[in-house]
Amino acid sequence: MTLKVERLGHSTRLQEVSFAAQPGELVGILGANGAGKSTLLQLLCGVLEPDAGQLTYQQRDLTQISAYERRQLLGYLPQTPVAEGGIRVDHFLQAGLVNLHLSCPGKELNRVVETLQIHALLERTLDKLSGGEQRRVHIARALLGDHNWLLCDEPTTSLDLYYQLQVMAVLRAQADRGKLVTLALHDLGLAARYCDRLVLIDKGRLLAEGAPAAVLTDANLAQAYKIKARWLCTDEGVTLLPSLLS
Ligand SMILES: Nc1ncnc2c1ncn2[C@@H]1O[C@H](COP(=O)(O)OP(=O)(O)OP(=O)(O)O)[C@@H](O)[C@H]1O
Repeated sequence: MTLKVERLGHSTRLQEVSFAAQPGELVGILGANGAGKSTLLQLLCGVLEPDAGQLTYQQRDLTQISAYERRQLLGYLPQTPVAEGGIRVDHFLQAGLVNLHLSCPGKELNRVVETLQIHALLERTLDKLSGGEQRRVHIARALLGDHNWLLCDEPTTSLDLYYQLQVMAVLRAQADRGKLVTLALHDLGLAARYCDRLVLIDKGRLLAEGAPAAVLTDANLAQAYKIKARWLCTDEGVTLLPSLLS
């Protein structure tokens, strides 16, 4: 058992969410706006301290170690990264290497630049990039260090369709290499297609968790999102076509 989340909670924002996840799994955290997805990821990575529950990763009680130490264990992509102003992209990524103490930091930087296809952005300043370009740079920074656990809060936000699929394929590949990847998502089609397991939160409470087909049921979609959805099976895999409840 790599990650065990037991009755994790934070005052009014999240109550009693429990689930477990293994290395090699891509775990999608789902729920409507305000459900508690970002709160859950912030509790997992140490940005927020829980006021209830247990959080164990690789037999370590994460609630007992510092947020700084926890961040050495994992890569984190926040929903809204802190604005870095006029810093150049290559300098921004180099700053992300500082606390990682790697033997070949340049090689690691090249790896994430290659993975996110951001060569052309390196000499530009972060605040002059488009929203999607900035998102890809922030994802690259979260991948620095090749951590065994990645936490991504809505990684596909602002990305065009090519990069949505490219980023999901990158995260899928990380899981296939034995990493644990936990990510908040709004796109149920991407969740059904790429994730091994889903955690569905409704108003701060766990509504369902398990394989996509077991979680994305008519009843759960109606309760969590007030929608219904048709499953489509194609040669490319499964996806969902959502629509409003009539
Ligand atoms: N800094 C904060 N202080 C107090 N309440 C907050 C804060 N941030 C979020 N909340 C509240 O906590 C609840 C959960 O918010 P959270 O950001 O986790 O939702 P989310 O599922 O990530 O939503 P979204 O899909 O809109 O990003 C919401 O009711 C929200 O209003």
